[in-house]
Amino acid sequence: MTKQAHFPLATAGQRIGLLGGSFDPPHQGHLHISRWALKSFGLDRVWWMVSPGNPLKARGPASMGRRLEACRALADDPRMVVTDIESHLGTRYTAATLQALLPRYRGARFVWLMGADNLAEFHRWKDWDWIMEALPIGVLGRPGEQLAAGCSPAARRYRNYRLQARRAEALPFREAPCWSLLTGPMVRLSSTQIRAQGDWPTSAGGVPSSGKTSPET
Ligand SMILES: Nc1ncnc2c1ncn2[C@@H]1O[C@H](COP(=O)(O)OP(=O)(O)OP(=O)(O)O)[C@@H](O)[C@H]1O
Ligand SMILES: O=C(O)c1ccc[n+]([C@@H]2O[C@H](COP(=O)([O-])O)[C@@H](O)[C@H]2O)c1
Repeated sequence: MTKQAHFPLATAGQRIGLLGGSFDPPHQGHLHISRWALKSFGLDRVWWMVSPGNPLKARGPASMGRRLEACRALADDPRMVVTDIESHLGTRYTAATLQALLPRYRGARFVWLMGADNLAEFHRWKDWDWIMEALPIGVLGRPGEQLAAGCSPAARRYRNYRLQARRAEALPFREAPCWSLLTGPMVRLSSTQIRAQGDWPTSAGGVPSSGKTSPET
């Protein structure tokens, strides 16, 4: 297998949402926001970009192999593509990932995707304002996080570049900076919760849980 094979294919003009995440483990919340983003932002693909390790999280995640396997088992839609692209790029900070990734896929229209909790903390990311200006950002609602996200330093600094949710489908075509925060049915589930339930064993050979739950409004 050539090194290139680690990088998903993209056709010219394809609208691709990049969902970076620890996925430790992946769960129904990830599936829910991926479907939501595909529909609301009119995306062709959502790439689940499994992180080697969130630079802001002290705790190291489960092995990449285990997380990739669990993501592939859960992501049941062919439009969702699971990738360990950051391991192959040798990047961990999102800005560095994008600096390496965007020039490789000049014809594609990328949108960075994240839950509302991440927008609330976005100003703590390395070179976050560069990211804001590099590509459009689609933010998916998360229970209890909407207010913090809407009032966050990033939201306030870029308030003039906010795209109203009813125009969300235009996001992939907009020049950055441009961001949109969606509200709607949400899933109250996190990897932390699943780990606390002991459903994500750290010993080899364990069976990951998909953490099934239903959307709430
Ligand atoms: N239930 C959810 N609703 C909305 N966004 C979510 C949800 N779960 C995860 N996300 C988003 O998906 C991305 C990856 O999240 P991550 O893999 O860290 O899951 P998590 O449940 O937040 O994990 P942890 O509890 O370990 O912090 C982040 O942008 C996060 O905001
Ligand atoms: O670049 C940063 O400084 C940075 C800080 C925190 C999180 N991130 C990225 O945000 C994504 C979501 O992380 P997580 O752990 O909340 O799933 C994942 O791709 C991380 O690498 C990136």
